[in-house]
Amino acid sequence: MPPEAKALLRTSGINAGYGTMQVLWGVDLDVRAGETVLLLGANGAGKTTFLKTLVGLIEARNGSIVLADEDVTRTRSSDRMRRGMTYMSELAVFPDLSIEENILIGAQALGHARPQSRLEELYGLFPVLRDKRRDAASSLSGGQRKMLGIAKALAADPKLLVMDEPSAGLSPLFVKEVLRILGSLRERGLALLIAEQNIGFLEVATRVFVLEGGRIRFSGTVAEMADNEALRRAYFGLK
Ligand SMILES: Nc1ncnc2c1ncn2[C@@H]1O[C@H](COP(=O)(O)OP(=O)(O)OP(=O)(O)O)[C@@H](O)[C@H]1O
Repeated sequence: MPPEAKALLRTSGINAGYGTMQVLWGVDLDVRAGETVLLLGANGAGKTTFLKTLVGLIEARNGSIVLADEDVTRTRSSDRMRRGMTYMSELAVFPDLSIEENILIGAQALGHARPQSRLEELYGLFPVLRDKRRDAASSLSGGQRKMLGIAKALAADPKLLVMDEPSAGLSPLFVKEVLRILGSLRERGLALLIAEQNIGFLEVATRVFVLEGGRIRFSGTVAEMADNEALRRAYFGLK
């Protein structure tokens, strides 16, 4: 993708925090249409705080967030969702409803024109959810619930899916399955922004941002990251 390609999402100089504690310091990040961007950083680096600021769950103290050419810095979370940015969270799953009801809620939230056909598409991507579609979401395993969280977020047909540590708590086999699904979403042209500590996700990334102490320490392609000796040592454990 040419570097001058237009950004779907661009943040400039984002400062955010909790009470008197500032966590993010001037974070600049961009995601182009159809791109998979990985946000790497150690525990406490500020990844979750950044993603929540992005989707409107935490208010930015300074800076701007532009989504599809609109400044959304001061808009509600639901407005950002209508503009095509969805936050994946397995916490958004309703445990007492069936798997199918959960997905349909995700589709209807944004008035999807053909929720039934969207459902079939999603079952194609997540066969395990089709098999269990009439069961309560509470009967799913942790990994399957994560799949349902992704399916529910996708039901709204976003342009950009924002995910916070999709690998957390998953067995290596499930991590592989999540990577397979993300790869096929990428092929369908969906842009992804993924905060992770698991460098296995570099496999699906086009570009990487590294957050340290609430500041962007590096941004570039995966190959550029591998060329950086300090990052190679920190993230790949190599000399
Ligand atoms: N609700 C909160 N109130 C006060 N401080 C918070 C809150 N949430 C996070 N923090 C602090 O903000 C800093 C950044 O946390 P954040 O969760 O954004 O990091 P992270 O990179 O996502 O880490 P992890 O990988 O462990 O989830 C940490 O010092 C954390 O203690």
